[in-house]
Amino acid sequence: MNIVTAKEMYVWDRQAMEEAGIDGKILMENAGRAVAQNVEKLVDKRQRILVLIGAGNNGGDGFVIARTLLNKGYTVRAVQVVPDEKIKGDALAHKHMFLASNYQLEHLEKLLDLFQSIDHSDVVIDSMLGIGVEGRLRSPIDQVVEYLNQSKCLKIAVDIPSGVPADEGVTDFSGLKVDHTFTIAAPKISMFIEKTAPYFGEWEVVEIGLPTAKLKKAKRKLWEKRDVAATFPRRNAYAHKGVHGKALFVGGSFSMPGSIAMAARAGLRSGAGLATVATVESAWPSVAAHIPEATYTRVEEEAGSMVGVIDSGIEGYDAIAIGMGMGRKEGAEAMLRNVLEKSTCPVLIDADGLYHAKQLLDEVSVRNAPVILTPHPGEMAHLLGIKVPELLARPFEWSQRLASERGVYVVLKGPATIITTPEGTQYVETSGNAGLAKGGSGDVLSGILLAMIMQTSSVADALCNGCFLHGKTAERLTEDSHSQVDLLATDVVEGLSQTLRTFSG
Ligand SMILES: NC(=O)C1=CN([C@@H]2O[C@H](COP(=O)(O)OP(=O)(O)OC[C@H]3O[C@@H](n4cnc5c(N)ncnc54)[C@H](O)[C@@H]3O)[C@@H](O)[C@H]2O)[C@@H](O)CC1
Ligand SMILES: Nc1ncnc2c1ncn2[C@@H]1O[C@H](COP(=O)(O)OP(=O)(O)O)[C@@H](O)[C@H]1O
Ligand SMILES: [K+]
Repeated sequence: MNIVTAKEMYVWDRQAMEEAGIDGKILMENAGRAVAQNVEKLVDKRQRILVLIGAGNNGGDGFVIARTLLNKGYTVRAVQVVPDEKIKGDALAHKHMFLASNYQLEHLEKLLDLFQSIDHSDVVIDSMLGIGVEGRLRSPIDQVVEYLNQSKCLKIAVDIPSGVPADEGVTDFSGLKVDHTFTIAAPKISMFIEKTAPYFGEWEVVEIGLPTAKLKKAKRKLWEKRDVAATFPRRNAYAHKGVHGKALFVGGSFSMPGSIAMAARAGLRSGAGLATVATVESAWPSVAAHIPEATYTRVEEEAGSMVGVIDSGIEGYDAIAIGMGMGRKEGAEAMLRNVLEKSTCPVLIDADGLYHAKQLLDEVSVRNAPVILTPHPGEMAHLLGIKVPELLARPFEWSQRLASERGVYVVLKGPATIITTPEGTQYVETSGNAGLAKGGSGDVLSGILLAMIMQTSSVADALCNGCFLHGKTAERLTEDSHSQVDLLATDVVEGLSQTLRTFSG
């Protein structure tokens, strides 16, 4: 499913009308009916519904919703919150249909009266403003939104909650916080931005008859269950360990032996055929105790940190993950440089490896085999030389910039993980929960991703499926046997088995 900006939505809408000849009034009817149908699932006929209608086409949808629900016997009051002369075009046509159906339209005259109506309603449907919002909310909608944000009634937004921008990059706004959003035709980018996402509540896309083929080739896609089903690697009955990849995990230090152990174990649990861990001697015993299935390569150390490089055999691996617990000493940077230059397979860089990668972005750019960077927002901001809030305001744009300038895959981690390919295609993967907000979760993800890369022909599919496997495992564990408070990264590693049983062959 495509994720759109406001501009892309308007272009799609115009193409539907001008090229496909679909009347805008029909699209509005479809939109209003689709939203009304969903409202029926949430509301019963005894509940009092208030539909708030604004000036643009979002308001037009509101006229259709109010008429549809009234036709079906729901208790609905419709209030137009803007003056009559502001209602134009298709919205005006639907206003006429509403009035000609003999339904009553109220007008906002005194705010106090409207506040009283809100107090006497169980459900408020917000069709005041949609993706056409510009700047901060103006009077009287700002006051209505402020009052509604304090109200206990059930709030449902049409397309997007009033005041909330559809795109990334807008940080100065005031908006309505709703319980449910029924968004038209496609999810909007702001649903995946930290600052705006909480305004939408639970959201769902409603289909209104826009021709899918007219939407220009997707630049951003939501990674869904059906994508997982179509691309998740299947085990071949005649397989042997060599078929599923030989992975090298480089990292660990005396003070941080756990990260590399978790990554390698997660890699094996996710289907890697063979795993070798390259780590310092002082970390080796504890790592080996956790993964007897792995083999080991010793790396020279100084005061517990890596200083040596891997002398031989690095060409023999199918994929390498580097950085977990490797520390920030200069020697570790030399190791990363060595891996980037000598190996010919995909290299995934995480954690401390990303710290060193900042100095090695030119080496990264010239590599022929894929490089995958898996930063959390702090690491990504460091790589780009910007502040975290700046990154979080425009994560799609920054990811695209880094991926295309350096020719790398970027996995920007978070509640909505954004996966960007070197060509600039972006995927959003939303599984997981705050149980994963704990040390070690990223290490586990690295191991899963590396295993997926070795088992899938498309790196992008592998990364999306790996994030899905990680997030779904956390979701399942916090439903079945853990809470979001106690969940550990190692629980996720062991929980992979059960998740894999449900969807891999
Ligand atoms: N294919 C589509 O895209 C369809 C879109 N539809 C609806 O149309 C909406 C977009 O319609 P519009 O472009 O008319 O935009 P809006 O319905 O968001 O309204 C924009 C109007 O709101 C006012 N406004 C803008 N910023 C404001 C602010 N900060 N404070 C107060 N008032 C402000 C201005 O009068 C402006 O003309 C969508 O969100 C969706 O609900 C549907 O009608 C069906 C088809
Ligand atoms: N609140 C959250 N909701 C969903 N996923 C989360 C949340 N917090 C963290 N995660 C996931 O957990 C992982 C954390 O990675 P990272 O920050 O690198 O952890 P660490 O450095 O501790 O290993 C990422 O995959 C991220 O998407
Ligand atoms: K709205």
